Amino acid sequence: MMDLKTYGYTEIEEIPSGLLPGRITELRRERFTVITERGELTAVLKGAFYHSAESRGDFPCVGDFVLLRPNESGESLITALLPRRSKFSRANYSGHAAEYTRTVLEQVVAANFDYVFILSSLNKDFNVTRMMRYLTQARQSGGQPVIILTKADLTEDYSLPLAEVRQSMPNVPVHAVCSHNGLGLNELDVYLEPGSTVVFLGMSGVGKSSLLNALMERDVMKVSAIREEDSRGRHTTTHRQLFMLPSGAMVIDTPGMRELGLFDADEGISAGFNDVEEWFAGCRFHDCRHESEPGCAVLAALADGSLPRERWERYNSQQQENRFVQDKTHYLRDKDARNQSAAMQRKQMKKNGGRYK
Ligand SMILES: Nc1nc2c(ncn2[C@@H]2O[C@H](COP(=O)(O)OP(=O)(O)OP(=O)(O)O)[C@@H](O)[C@H]2O)c(=O)[nH]1
Ligand SMILES: [Zn+2]
Repeated sequence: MMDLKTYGYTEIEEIPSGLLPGRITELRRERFTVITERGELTAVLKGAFYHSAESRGDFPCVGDFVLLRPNESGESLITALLPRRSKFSRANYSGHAAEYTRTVLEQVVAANFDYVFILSSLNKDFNVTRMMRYLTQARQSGGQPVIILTKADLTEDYSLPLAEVRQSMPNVPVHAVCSHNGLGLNELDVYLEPGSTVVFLGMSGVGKSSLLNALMERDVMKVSAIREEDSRGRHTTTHRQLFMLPSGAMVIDTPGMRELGLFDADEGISAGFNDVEEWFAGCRFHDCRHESEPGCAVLAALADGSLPRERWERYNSQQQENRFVQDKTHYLRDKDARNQSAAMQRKQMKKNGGRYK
């Protein structure tokens, strides 16, 4: 019998009889792969999740600990989501017209990780401001941030960028590594303790896959051993989302987690609104809300037309969405729309008895 503690499980409450705790290692459409003490099981969500969940954020995701009613010969049933100690979410625009993005749904893309590795490469893309933006995201997630400077082989001397990071983010550990020649990787051992879980955050191309491979490759035998346990008989081709490293630590790598890093975090909301924000300095009260306050420079500028109303409204509507949503709006909205129409097509095809119409 496998001990779920290997997967970072800490017993929090008594498990009702007939139920089994497990950790979600993979999620495809509505189908979950859950590792339990009895091995890997395939599971679906109990209907109540769809009816009573207050938001999509209450839906289990990779890394979550759940309770399930096991069924070794078919689909097990996930009956409860156990409390999370950390999470990353993205906004999901499914089912929402562009004008209603204020009601975006939260979609959790990774849960219960201990460390957030913020990856940034030491090549020409090196950018401390961007790292600090990721740091804010990491801190909000509940995980402990660690800065990883990748591709150390590409610079002759990385002591300068290393010092720059230490000065800008004094309380955050920072390490320079090279996934190709292994330099610095042993410094990461302290985070990769058995049972601990890590997620990677960073722009596309910083070397997330390479680092994952480097950390996995130390003991390939163990990787294939994990696949052997797979009761569903899937072997090498499966793209896992929760990887067990030879060290006993885990790395969560979901498509949603990668999306978080896709966006250049340098793009802020107020960028491009300097002309609007300049007026704030003229308000009588420093905490002016620019609604009805006396001596409000914005209201005055709106009244005499020096600040076009349309411009002001645009600024406001942008402010209302949080920065996280802002950075990702267009990309995700398009993507969700595509997914949705694909899902509708499949549904339609089912209705037509397997034919496209
Ligand atoms: N020189 C050098 N190149 C590296 C290193 N790590 C990664 N690379 C290269 O950087 C490129 C991108 O690496 P990936 O590991 O695919 O980056 P990623 O972050 O997974 O990228 P996405 O899958 O797009 O998110 C590849 O060409 C790698 O060979 C390194 O340590 N040194
Ligand atoms: Zn004002």
